Amino acid sequence: REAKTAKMENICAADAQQLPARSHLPQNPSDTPSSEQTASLTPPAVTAEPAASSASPAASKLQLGETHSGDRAFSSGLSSRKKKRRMGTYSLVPKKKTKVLKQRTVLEMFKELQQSAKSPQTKDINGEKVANASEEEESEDMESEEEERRRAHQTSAEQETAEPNDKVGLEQLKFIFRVFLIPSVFFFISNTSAPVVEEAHELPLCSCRMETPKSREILILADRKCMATESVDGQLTRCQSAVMKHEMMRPSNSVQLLVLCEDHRNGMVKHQCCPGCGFFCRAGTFMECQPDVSISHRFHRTCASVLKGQSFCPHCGEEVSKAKEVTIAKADTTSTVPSAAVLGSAPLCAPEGRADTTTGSSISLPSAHGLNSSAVPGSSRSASLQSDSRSTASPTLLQGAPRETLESVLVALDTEKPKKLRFHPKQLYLSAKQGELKKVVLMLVDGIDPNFKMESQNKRTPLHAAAEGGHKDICHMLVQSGANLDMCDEDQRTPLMDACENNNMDVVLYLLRAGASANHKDVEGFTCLHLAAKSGHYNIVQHLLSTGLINVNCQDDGGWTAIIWATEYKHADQVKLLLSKGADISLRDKEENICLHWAAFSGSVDIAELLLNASSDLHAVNIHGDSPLHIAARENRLDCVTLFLSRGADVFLKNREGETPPDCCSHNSKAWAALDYENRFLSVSVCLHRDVSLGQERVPIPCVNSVDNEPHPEDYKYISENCVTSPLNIDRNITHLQYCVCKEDCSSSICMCGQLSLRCWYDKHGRLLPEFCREEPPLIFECNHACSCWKTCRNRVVQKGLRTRLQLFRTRKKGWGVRALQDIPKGTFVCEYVGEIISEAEADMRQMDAYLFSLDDKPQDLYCIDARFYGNISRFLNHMCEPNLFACRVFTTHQDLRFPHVAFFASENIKAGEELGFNYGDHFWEVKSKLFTCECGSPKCKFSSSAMASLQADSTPEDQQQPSASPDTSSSSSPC
Ligand SMILES: C[S@@+](CC[C@H](N)C(=O)[O-])C[C@H]1O[C@@H](n2cnc3c(N)ncnc32)[C@H](O)[C@@H]1O
Repeated sequence: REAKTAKMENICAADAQQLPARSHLPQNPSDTPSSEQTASLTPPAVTAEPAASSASPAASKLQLGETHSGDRAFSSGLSSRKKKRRMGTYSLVPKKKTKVLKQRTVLEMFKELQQSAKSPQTKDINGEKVANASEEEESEDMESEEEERRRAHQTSAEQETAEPNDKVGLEQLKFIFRVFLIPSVFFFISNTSAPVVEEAHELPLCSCRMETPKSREILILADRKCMATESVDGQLTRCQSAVMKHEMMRPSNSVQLLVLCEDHRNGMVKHQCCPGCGFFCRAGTFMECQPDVSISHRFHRTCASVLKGQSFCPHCGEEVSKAKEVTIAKADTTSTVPSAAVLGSAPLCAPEGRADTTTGSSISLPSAHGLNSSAVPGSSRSASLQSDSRSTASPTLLQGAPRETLESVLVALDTEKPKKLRFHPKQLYLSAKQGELKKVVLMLVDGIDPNFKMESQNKRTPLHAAAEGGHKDICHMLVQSGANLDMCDEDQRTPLMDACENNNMDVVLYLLRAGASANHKDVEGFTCLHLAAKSGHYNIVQHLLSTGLINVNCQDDGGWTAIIWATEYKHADQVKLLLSKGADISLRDKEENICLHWAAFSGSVDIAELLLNASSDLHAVNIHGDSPLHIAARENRLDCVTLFLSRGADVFLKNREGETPPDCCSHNSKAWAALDYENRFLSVSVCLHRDVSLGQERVPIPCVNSVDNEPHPEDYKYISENCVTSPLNIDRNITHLQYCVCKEDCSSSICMCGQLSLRCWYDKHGRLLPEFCREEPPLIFECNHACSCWKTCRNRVVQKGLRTRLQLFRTRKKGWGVRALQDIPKGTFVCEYVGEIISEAEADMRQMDAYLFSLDDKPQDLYCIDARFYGNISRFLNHMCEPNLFACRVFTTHQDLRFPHVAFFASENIKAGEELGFNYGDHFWEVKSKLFTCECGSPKCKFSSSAMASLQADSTPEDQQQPSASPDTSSSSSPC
């Protein structure tokens, strides 16, 4: 196989150092199992021909047809361009369609090569013919070969008619991928189950001419020293010279990747490293296969590739019998190949601006690659050879049939390419951007530098363009042609970053698997993760994090993490994802903002809540002394202001300018209005506790005291749901529940499920309907777990718990009290009277009765709620003769009528700052008025000292022995 590009090989080897990036692929036919196909697309091979022409009959023949003035300049620096242009000399090769068509397809040749490796005619190492494979096997092979040809024929024919445009069809793509494949990217078409590729694995896989992108890890491991090992008759020596170029190489895919010094890189491309063991053969005794006068392949005898009992050169697959044993006394990096053969070497590829003879649009790629629909199935190798005038003319090409077939493919490729249109390297960038695969391939074949930088486009490369455009196939072509995966543009952005920013998942997956750096930072310190998080590309973020390569808390130059970017751009899902992946929300940016500051800035209340629930510090301040509340106030983010206030944010915190949050906003703004409420009710208060519920409620309940020195109450345990201290045997049998069969939302006031129905007393805001009787409130049955409706149904209010912002405050004459920190519309559920459910008998035994609430309106009530030892905020609600709350009995998860929830609803519109209270009932005052009088302050107070005095004055002596009955007979709101 190698000899097919014999001249090219030498040229390539010599030029590889100047053009290392291009040594990836198409240049080296031995790079892949399908190397002859690869080479068929490779400019160097084409270029090699005119280079050799000066010394060969074939060359003189070529010169006859072309009179390029640059023919003399072979050895000058310009020679490359001149000689490259001479690719046109192939126009001398008969161009008749029939001629070309008679040549075998690349696929056929590849199959032939496979066949030749397996052939029963193949000689063993001693030159003896080995035993024939079974006839059956042979016939199968032939059949499959025929089948392959037929398929290729059909496919190509179909595509020629079906796809005249630049879009390359699936089959063509598969073909291209197979052709360009190298083992390292084998995954790329693993699902194509291409039989050709599978077979190719059996052949040697020399990769001496390939580079793999640099790996920081390996470089560090190697201490930036050459990893080459010289083997001299079994004695190993490590080189350890300094490494100049960090891209890795290896002689085959069976040995580890190495960073090498320049000397060993030279040796590697000259096939001086044994693909079997990975050691260099530059001294001592080793085998040398010389498929062409200009090439030598070194390997150890024991490292020869063995296939079906035969041994082959692990570089090119040539039979070992043709190799000779060489002994070199001391390390010698020079090839044993006669130096004359190197003369006339043509450069590997064309530099920028090189002439291009393709149009890309007028020809079909498969044809160019020999997959022409008219290819004659079964055309023999010899026939093909004979059809190739240059092959017969050039003795160097006659050494093995596969070599000639490769030449013929080159002819086919070149012959079918129109010569008139020429591409500038910029076109590669543009075509990569447009997704013009065919053009890209042809330009790469013609040697346009895949790393060409577009000056006008921020020095971006074609790979940037393809990655940005989401053209994975083009990325693959470019990478295989030597495009540097991590090439940076002027902003230090890599192609992977462009793919991430543009949500091109396929390309991201491809580039990462090909080895692109995931942690690279651009000029602003952005990483791929930052870009994807900022742009809201959830899947990309998810994938990047799943690789384990990414630091989720990586900060850019502004100190911003991915979660800060996601927060600022309001990508709540990503924030959740990043939180779940360990994002640190306490990290500070360069101005010492934390993530919550950014949530406030953008007004992302959902994200702010997520962050607060993840224990974000509400009182963190940045270098300006601003808290998140300052920011939310300044940006007039009412939702965030409200949220922060409900979580106990400090309204009086001053920043470095001496501004409190209300000072930061306009006095017309909603944020200011919200903050002003706080101001009014907190300005002279001392905040004793941020949340007396200790986080048990959905909203915190701060405690303030502006009256005396009493600390916040601690003589009870805050609970958010009723508790028991002795068994009560509440009936929780689900089959005893009334339920509704609404499928979604009990949106009608009367649930019309048609079966057992639950009367819904709530409007769409969750407030009691106007017709709800406040004087004699009915029992409320909320939807429950036996219902068919959703949790979001309207008939579920009390069971959702406290949602109103309340404050525990010190009153002047009633001890502690509760007030609203927000406006509360009439009918709103405010809070539930929560405490310990005890029996009447138990209640009678308890000394303290100030916190007892009867659960029944009958005189012989059986159970009470005592909030003395266990209770919630309701235990601090004081009596009001003109109450703004009233109590209802509500059933939620059970319907045992003995144990209702006691829920307080607003009996009127309540303004923020107003104290909340309910009517304790006459019975309470009948007992307690002997001890103290009502301090509710209402002009209609019935139990104040003055009211009591006048009552006593008006009453008879008998009456005075018994406190008067209250006109308020509300039974539902009567503490024991
Ligand atoms: C359920 S507690 C209310 C919270 C109580 N203020 C505290 O500091 O714990 C009931 C007690 O509060 C006081 N109280 C409630 N309402 C009152 C009123 N209108 N006038 C005077 N005292 C009242 C009485 O001491 C009563 O026994």
